[in-house]
Amino acid sequence: MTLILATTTPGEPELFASLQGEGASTGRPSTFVRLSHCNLACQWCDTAYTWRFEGDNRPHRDEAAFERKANQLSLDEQDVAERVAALPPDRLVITGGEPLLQGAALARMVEALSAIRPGFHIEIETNGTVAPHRALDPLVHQFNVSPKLAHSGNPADLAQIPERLAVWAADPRAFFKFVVAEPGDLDEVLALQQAYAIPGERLFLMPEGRTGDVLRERAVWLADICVQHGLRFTDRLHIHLWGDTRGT
Ligand SMILES: Nc1nc2[nH]cc(C(=O)O)c2c(=O)[nH]1
Ligand code: SF4
Ligand SMILES: [Mg+2]
Repeated sequence: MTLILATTTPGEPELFASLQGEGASTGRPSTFVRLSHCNLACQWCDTAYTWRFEGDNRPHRDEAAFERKANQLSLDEQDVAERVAALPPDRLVITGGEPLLQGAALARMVEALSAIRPGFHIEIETNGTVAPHRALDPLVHQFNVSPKLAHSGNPADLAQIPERLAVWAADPRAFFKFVVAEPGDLDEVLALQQAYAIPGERLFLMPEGRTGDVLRERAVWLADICVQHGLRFTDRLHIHLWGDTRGT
């Protein structure tokens, strides 16, 4: 059985060691596996090469269409596990796209990884709309849940699934990470925080931005909002260090 990964260049899987750049584990050395496919279409998505293939006309800021063959790679789960085990970090961040769309195969990959090299800390980046496969769920230590607000351009009934948000809010492994582009986006975050009783300790605000300049500019007012509302701030460390590039 296989996983469908994103690529850095055609034929090369996006599987790399780096520092976790966002959220509660920022700064921790981690290996990243980026899976292809997403069930949403955010107009500012910085990984549109995981979903916006030729023929997909959902709106995106760059209007880019990606060739599927150049941007996807099927790899055996055992192969993925071996590649992860061969890199130095003892933490794995699985991202996408929406990685929970491939939950059953991910569970087999994580099982294979723990057979090769036990003790990995497993973190999953998710848009929060998909329930983790029942075989995967107990293998995961941390979910970084990033529900999408109105400015993403997704219909609310696709982007925010009430039953799912309630389950994440009650799960101490789940850290929420809201992408904020303008101060006005805060109202929507506060309404969700209240509706689902999300503790401020598990709620991050992160500026939307694909350059250090934009992130720095937005961090100024976003930091102040975090102080006022008892929420956590997260930057995007990897963008400051390496820019908006694949495999970093
Ligand atoms: N270094 C680094 N940290 C990250 N944290 C979340 C990422 C993502 O794209 O989901 C990401 C990423 O792409 N790179
Ligand atoms: S949910 Fe994530 S991967 Fe999917 S379109 Fe939005 S930003 Fe991109
Ligand atoms: Mg990213």
